[in-house]
Amino acid sequence: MTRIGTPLSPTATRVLLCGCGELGKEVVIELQRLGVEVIAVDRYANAPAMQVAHRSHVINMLDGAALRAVIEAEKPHFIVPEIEAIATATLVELEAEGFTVIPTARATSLTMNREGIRRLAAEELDLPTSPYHFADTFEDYSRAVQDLGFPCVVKPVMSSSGKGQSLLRSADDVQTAWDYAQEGGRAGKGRVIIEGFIDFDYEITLLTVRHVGGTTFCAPVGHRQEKGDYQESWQPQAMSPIALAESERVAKSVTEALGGRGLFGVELFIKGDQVWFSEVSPRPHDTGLVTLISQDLSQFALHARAILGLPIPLIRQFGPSASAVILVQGQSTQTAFANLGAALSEPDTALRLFGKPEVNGQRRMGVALARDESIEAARAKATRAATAVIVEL
Ligand SMILES: Nc1ncnc2c1ncn2[C@@H]1O[C@H](COP(=O)(O)OP(=O)(O)OP(=O)(O)O)[C@@H](O)[C@H]1O
Ligand SMILES: NCC(=O)N[C@@H]1O[C@H](COP(=O)([O-])[O-])[C@@H](O)[C@H]1O
Ligand SMILES: [Mg+2]
Repeated sequence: MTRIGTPLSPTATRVLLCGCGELGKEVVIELQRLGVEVIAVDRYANAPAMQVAHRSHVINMLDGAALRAVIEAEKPHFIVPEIEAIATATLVELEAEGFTVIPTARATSLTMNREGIRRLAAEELDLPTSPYHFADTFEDYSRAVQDLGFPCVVKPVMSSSGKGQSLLRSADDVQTAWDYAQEGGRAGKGRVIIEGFIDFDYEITLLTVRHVGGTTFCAPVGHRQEKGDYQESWQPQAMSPIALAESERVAKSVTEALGGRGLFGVELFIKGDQVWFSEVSPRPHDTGLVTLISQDLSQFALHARAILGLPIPLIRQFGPSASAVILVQGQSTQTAFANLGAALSEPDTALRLFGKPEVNGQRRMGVALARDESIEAARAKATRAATAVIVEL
């Protein structure tokens, strides 16, 4: 039986979020709606989720001692990782000492490194994936590329949002791709994965929630990526019944193996009725931002309910919906967003401006959302809204 106390009192139900970007911000808002006390932690001040939490701490989350100190001081009932780059070995220790990590410390540690989750999915669970090799040296990497042939994809084992990722089309790309992977990994130089290229018809994120009543799938989210980073997403993605059933089988298998409670974003490639597992986030997914307009319970609301042990009897999907990202390029600590009247002039549109305190290069700073009669119309409307926004640096 779940009870929630009074925030900032001895009865409070405390959640500590590790990572405070746009995804965490929406999770915090959902937790706040349920009267949860929220502590936000990230590597920089005024991160989006910090702006809506009860209090916050700025630490290097890859520093196990710093992470442990904050968690021991705050004594949260639930530790909720929001990004991959966390000292997951410390989370494993803290879990053994009695803390609850969402979904599980093992899930965060397996998914922090592409090798952990890939070997689990392909070698233990026997799920279909692209062919792959891991390499630590240029020589091993070159051999792997030769074995897989062109095109193939190389990624640092520890990276996200496409950082350090390249598509190799010919021998001309081998050196540049290696150099970029060595720069782009979040933990600096190191191991890479080389994957055979999957010539998919489309790709989806199957948002899968493990909650007290079992496992529930959202309608599939289709998306379009550029250089490994999401540009737009939509729901529902049309799929053959066989491909959908196979996607749910794969998602069930991998989320069951990771265990715990919470929302997962299972990334899948689809060609005809064939499905390949790509990777999984044991937390809300960027492409799942579309659920802010497409479902009564967004992926963030679902995560909050699952964490707290609340029931999820039904997820109502509202019909064709889409999201389009607002990317900002340049340098500023006072970005402003103008022409919002035009951006929101059409019915069934919405905006999220994340309130990120700084841009230095390219950064996702907001997202436009839309619903319409068809996926094509919803995508076009979301893109119109996103491009209407004028960014002032
Ligand atoms: N083996 C592959 N074959 C074909 N396309 C691929 C392959 N691997 C990755 N991609 C493309 O690159 C995108 C990003 O890859 P991946 O999800 O592994 O990167 P990421 O850095 O983890 O991104 P994110 O953090 O946004 O999930 C995929 O969604 C897909 O469009
Ligand atoms: N694909 C993972 C993803 O989208 N993660 C989201 O982006 C934030 C980091 O943004 P930043 O790089 O702008 O700080 C993370 O905190 C999370 O919300
Ligand atoms: Mg991905």
